Amino acid sequence: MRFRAAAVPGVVEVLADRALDARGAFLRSWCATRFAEAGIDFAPTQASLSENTHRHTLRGMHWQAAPAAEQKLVRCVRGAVFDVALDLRPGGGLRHEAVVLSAEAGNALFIPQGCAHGFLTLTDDAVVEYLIDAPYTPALARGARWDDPAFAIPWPAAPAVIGDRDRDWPLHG
Ligand SMILES: Cc1cn([C@H]2C[C@H](O)[C@@H](COP(=O)(O)OP(=O)(O)O[C@H]3O[C@@H](C)C(=O)[C@@H](O)[C@H]3O)O2)c(=O)[nH]c1=O
Repeated sequence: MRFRAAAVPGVVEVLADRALDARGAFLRSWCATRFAEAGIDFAPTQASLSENTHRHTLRGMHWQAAPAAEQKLVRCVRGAVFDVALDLRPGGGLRHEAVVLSAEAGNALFIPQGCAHGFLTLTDDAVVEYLIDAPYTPALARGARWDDPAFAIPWPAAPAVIGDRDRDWPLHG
């Protein structure tokens, strides 16, 4: 397990070290000790799976407001996704970090509080796993438009599948 600090403060790509043998591979997907050593204060309390049937399905951009603001570790366990953390913190400049997460690479993205998160699937049947440190609180769910020009996120394709809520979030500001 290795860590790559992104340009957006607090956003970290977690890189896998796979142990390969004749049976397949083994990799550590989460480690309290290694995260603490890397200076990441994260104690997940929930794990969730997001199953996506079609390539170019878009979910995002989402966050939860205080007091249910969350941190999450996002991993693609089947297929691949274009994953985005967007800095909505004061002074954050609406900068983003975009990373292709794939089951093949075994990488993951850590999203701190104050950042919105979203992804576009790059394959059919992509499955995304989250580790999250705050309870799901629908009343505090917030969102922003994936294609807001103020964010200038370089999505690799337009969404073929998107929920009504995500299509209709207001533009920022
Ligand atoms: C997020 C979530 C949803 N649900 C339920 C509510 C609803 O019936 C169904 C689908 O919920 P949503 O439409 O909110 O799912 P989705 O749009 O996939 O929401 C997720 O999007 C990505 C981008 C994130 O970053 C996640 O934190 C989360 O916000 O699942 C839970 O029970 N627990 C949860 O933690």
